[in-house]
Amino acid sequence: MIKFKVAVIQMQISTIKSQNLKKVKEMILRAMEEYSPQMVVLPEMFNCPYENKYFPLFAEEYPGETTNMLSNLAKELQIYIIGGSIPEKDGEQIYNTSFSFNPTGAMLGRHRKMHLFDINVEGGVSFRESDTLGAGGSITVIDTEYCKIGVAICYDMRFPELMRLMALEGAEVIILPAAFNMTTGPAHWHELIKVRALDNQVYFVAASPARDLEASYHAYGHSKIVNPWGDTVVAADEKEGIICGEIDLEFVDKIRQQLPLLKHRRIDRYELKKK
Ligand SMILES: O=C(O)CCC(=O)C(=O)O
Repeated sequence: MIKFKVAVIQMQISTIKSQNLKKVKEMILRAMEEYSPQMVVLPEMFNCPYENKYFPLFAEEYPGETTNMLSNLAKELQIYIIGGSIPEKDGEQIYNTSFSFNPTGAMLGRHRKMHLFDINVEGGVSFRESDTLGAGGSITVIDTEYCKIGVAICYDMRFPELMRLMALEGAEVIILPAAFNMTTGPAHWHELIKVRALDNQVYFVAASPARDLEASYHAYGHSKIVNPWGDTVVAADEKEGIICGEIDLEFVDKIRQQLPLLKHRRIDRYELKKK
């Protein structure tokens, strides 16, 4: 199969986990009714407010309430679910983790955010994920019946080496659950998505929570899908909603043949190595 549809759920996130789970289920069912997608993508920390104090309180081990729900939904609806991210507890450590499920409900991948969002922008956003979270150590490329897909989380996108390594491992699509903010969102979100799609010649799918000005962290929103030519396939505004776009793998081949960037790398002169 060379074409498939991906829906992105841009949901508002509350401080009550059960409400978030109820909402995500309702929105996935709505996405099925409206678009019949083969894959559904959720945003970063979709079951938990994006705030350090909530991560330990909302954290669950795998398998747990949230991952069981996603696995059951994937099986029931016969779809792939790229499960945004949740605070995952493993022993004493908590990770910002994205779990992916295939249409049989089996777990396809577990990406623990590799680059922790520890930043302090003067007059703007300040956050220290490392106060509560540990960093993942592995690059995640999952195998689907359509193609290989790289999965990373939010700040991970700022590291071109990681994105390139996923493309070199065969990813034709990169999926990024994210939660940019009102400082770096307007400044960098659209440009980063476009340039990562262009330099790796992939479809780039970025899923954000909806903006909630009542919440302590104001997500930027603007979930979108950009194609390997840098064109926007579909885009949301800042409000809650669902978008859906088509991934055309023949188009990836075409762009990679006509503009053979990956082949033109001077690997006789430089090298990017995974450790
Ligand atoms: O890179 C950025 O500007 C935002 C990153 C972020 O919000 C995150 O990693 O959760």
